[in-house]
Formats: sequence, structure tokens, C-alpha cells
Amino acid sequence: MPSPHSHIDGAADEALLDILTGPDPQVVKKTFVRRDEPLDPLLLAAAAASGPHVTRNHYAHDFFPPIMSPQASGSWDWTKYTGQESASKANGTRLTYVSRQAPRRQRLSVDDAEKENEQPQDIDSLKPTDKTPLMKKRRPSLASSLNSDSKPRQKSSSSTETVPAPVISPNSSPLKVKCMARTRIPTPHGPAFLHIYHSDRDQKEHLAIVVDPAQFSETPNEPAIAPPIRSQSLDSIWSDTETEMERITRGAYVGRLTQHSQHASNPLTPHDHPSDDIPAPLIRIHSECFTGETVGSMRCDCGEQLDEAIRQISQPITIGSGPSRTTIPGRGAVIYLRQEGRGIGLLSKIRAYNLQDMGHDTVTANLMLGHKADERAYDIAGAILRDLGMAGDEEGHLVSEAVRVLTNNPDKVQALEQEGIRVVERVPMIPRSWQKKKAAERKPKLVHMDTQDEVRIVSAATVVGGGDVHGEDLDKYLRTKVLRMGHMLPLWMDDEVQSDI
Ligand SMILES: Nc1nc2c(ncn2[C@@H]2O[C@H](COP(=O)(O)OP(=O)(O)OP(=O)(O)O)[C@@H](O)[C@H]2O)c(=O)[nH]1
Repeated sequence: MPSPHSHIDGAADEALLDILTGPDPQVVKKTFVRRDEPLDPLLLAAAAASGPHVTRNHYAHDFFPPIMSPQASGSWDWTKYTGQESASKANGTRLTYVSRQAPRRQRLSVDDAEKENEQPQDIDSLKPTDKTPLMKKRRPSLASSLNSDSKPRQKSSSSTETVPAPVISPNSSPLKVKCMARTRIPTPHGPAFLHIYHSDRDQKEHLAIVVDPAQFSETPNEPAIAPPIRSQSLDSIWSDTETEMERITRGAYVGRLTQHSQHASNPLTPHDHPSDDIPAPLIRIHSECFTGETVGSMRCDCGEQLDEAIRQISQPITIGSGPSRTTIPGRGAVIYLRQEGRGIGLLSKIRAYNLQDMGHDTVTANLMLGHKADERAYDIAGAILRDLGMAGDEEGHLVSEAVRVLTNNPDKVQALEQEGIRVVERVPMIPRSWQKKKAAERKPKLVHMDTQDEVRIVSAATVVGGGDVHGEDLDKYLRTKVLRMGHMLPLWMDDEVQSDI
């Protein structure tokens, strides 16, 4: 016989069952697929975390200013971590969304005012034959004016930032560099001298890869056809007690260093201006790219560019005509600056890559992380070139050679001129994959990449002496450089890619 309380017990049992098993799973309703663009999670977060003063036009934003600031990023030192961020959480203070960029209206009005005062400069109009010294009164270096370039340049180099960005170095004394050591490096393109430079502005070891094989002459004391590219700071005598062997060990030697041949160099006296027949040395200012140069990433063409620069600089040069026609070894240098990720550091570059995978281009990705599109400076490169005898002296007199610069980046040419380097020619760097217009012409080589159902052969591109890089990622990267960063490069992509633009 059922108990009089059976219905009550049944309800209690059901409630108990609900507690033990949880509620019925929700039935997912089928809805229409959204047809508008997916919302950018960063912008949504921005809107949620800030007031109406932050709009979608506030690009220079981030949630972690102490970590993400350009100064801190890349050199983030966890020993300096104070735990403030977590402390603020514990106190209930939430991290706020920070915009370090002035309202768009304000920025545009400053841009307009600047454009009115601006004199257009056409660097392509530099004539290689113009031998008149162009040494100008030295202007402030790029590092000191770095604050003024935080907006992506859209075909024009005029951009001004109204909110002060971090100052790299408040030091106004002339920048000093010193070549600490030099050694011979055999490369697939021929021998080079690797120079290690220290500066009084940062703790990094910048490099100069000097190509000047004439310095291996068996008779090093005979005058060479072209002036040797040598470091004045390396060749100088560092102290009264420094021995000849110490000088040779740090690289201050002439000729080929062997077990039997060890000749210390003389402190360099400024050499004569070279004959007009000899073309100015070919140089490249290159910025560090761990992913492209060491790992072999094909997201960018940095490794290929480094290889191509050393190759082009090493090409023999024919001078003179008729019976006096002769060939001399190629000469020049790659100045390798430790400014990874266009100056934002490897950590931020890796984060930027993830934003790029989510559909943003390389410029926007930098801006979304609170960086500028390009945070590099070239004052150290200028000082290294001066030390290698490729610029005027402190008074601005032309004591040495002009240069030809391998680059597509107008900022580099302008920065070198500001540093007192006389640039007589810009030599474009055409991506190898763009030179071979048809994909079929690309000859893959060396590396086999196994995937589950196919074996693809890709090119071992980015080591010095390797092939060319190519692919969808690279095409996007190069297109952004041309269309958003003003790089002076015709869009020589495959026909099918070009038609998409
Ligand atoms: N932030 C960021 N940096 C990148 C990316 N891809 C490459 N880089 C960096 O860009 C820099 C490449 O600079 P350079 O090789 O000097 O060349 P460039 O300024 O593009 O100009 P060119 O002289 O014409 O080659 C290196 O520091 C790379 O690490 C990217 O997607 N994002």
C-alpha cells in the first residue's frame, strides 16, 4: 500500500536527483549565421574596460603598460617585477585599458599643420655621378626624434605623435661606438670580416660584416686600388701597456692572419679620397630577425635579404675602360643592428605574429600591442659607418667615402643622411620570389618537410647562401611593407596574387 506521503517523497527524490545530477543540458537552438564581420576581441575588450573617450581609432593601447611599453618590451627583466599588478588585483583595483594616443581629431590637425611646412624630398633624384660633398650640418639623430613617428606611414613620411612616447636616451653627447674585435669569416659568397661593436647608448653587440677581400693581399703594406674599409677605433692603440699580440688578437692586424703571418695594423690615418672610377662601397643596414635568419621562418624575407646583401656586396667590380679595364673585388658592409622586430623586441614580435594570424597586418599588429609601426633608430649605424671611414669627420668635412645603400626603406636613407653619411645611390632589394614571377620557376631545394599525407619540398631559404623564401605569409608581409610602410618596391608578385590587390 502506498504511503500517504508518497507524492511528497517523490518530489523530494526528484529535487535530490536534480542536485546530484545537475539540470538537464540546455538544448542549443539553431540560429542564423551572422553575416557581418566577426567582432575584434581586442576592440570589444577595449570598449568593456574603458569609457567613451576610447574609440576604435585609439590604436596605441594595451592592458599591461609596464610590460608592453616599448622601453620595457624585449628587455623585460623579471628580477624587476614588483608584483604590483597582482597586488592591485588583490586590492580590488582592476587593470584598466590605457590609451596613450591622442584623439584622432587632434592628431589629424597636427598632421595637417606639419604637411604645410614640409618640403618634399625625392631620394631617388640622388645622382650617382654627383661627387660634390653633401656633408650637412649635423641634425639631431633619429633616436632623439623617435617620439615623432608612431603612426603608420601611408605613402608619406609625415607623421607626428602628440602624446610623448618614451625617450630612448636623454644623453645629448655624441654617440660613441668602439669596435671591440674583428675576425675573418668565410661565407658562401667569399671572405668577410665580422666586427663586434659596443656603444655608449645600449648594452647590445651590434655587428659590421665588412666585405673587402683586397685586405688579404700578400703585400699588405702596398697601397690598394680602393681604400681599405677598416675600423679606426679597432686600429687605434687602446693603452700604453697594450702589447702587439693583444692588438692582433682583437683583430687589429693587416693581411691574412696565419700561424706564420701576424702583422699588427698601424693606427689608421684618414685615407685619400678614392679615384672617381671606383664606385662607392655598397652597404646595407640590416635589423636583427631571429625568426627569419635563424629558425628559417618564411613569414618574412629577412634571412634572404641578409644573404642577398652579402652576395651583392661580394660581386667583383669592373672599373676603367679599354686597355685599362680591370676588375677589383667587391667591397662594402652590412651593418647588423640588434633591433629585433623593427625595434619592438622578439617577445612582442611573436605576439604580433599571433595577431597577424588573426587577420591583422604587420603594421596594425604592432599598433594593437601599443608599439609604433617601426621603432628603430639608425644613429648607431651612422656611428659605425663613420668609424669604418664612410662619413665625414666631426666637423662635417668629407674625409672618406660616400656609400650606395641596399634598401627599399626610405627611412633608412633619410636617417643615414641625417647622420652625415653621403648616400649617392639607393640599390633596391627585390625579393627573390618576386624576381621569379611564375611559381613554377621557383626551384625548391635542400629541405624535405614530411606531413601526414604528402611530402613537400621547400627551399632552405634563410641561411646565408640559401635560396628564396615565398608563400602566402610572405606575400602579405611584403604587400603591407609597400602599401602601408612606403617601401619603394614595385609590387612584383605573381599575376594571380597581383590581381587580388
Ligand atoms: N614587428 C614586426 N617585425 C617584423 C616582422 N617581420 C619582420 N620583422 C622585423 O623587421 C625587421 C626587418 O628589417 P630590415 O631587414 O632592416 O628591412 P626593412 O626595414 O624592412 O627595409 P629594407 O632595407 O628595404 O629591407 C627585422 O628587425 C625583423 O625582425 C613582423 O611581422 N612584425
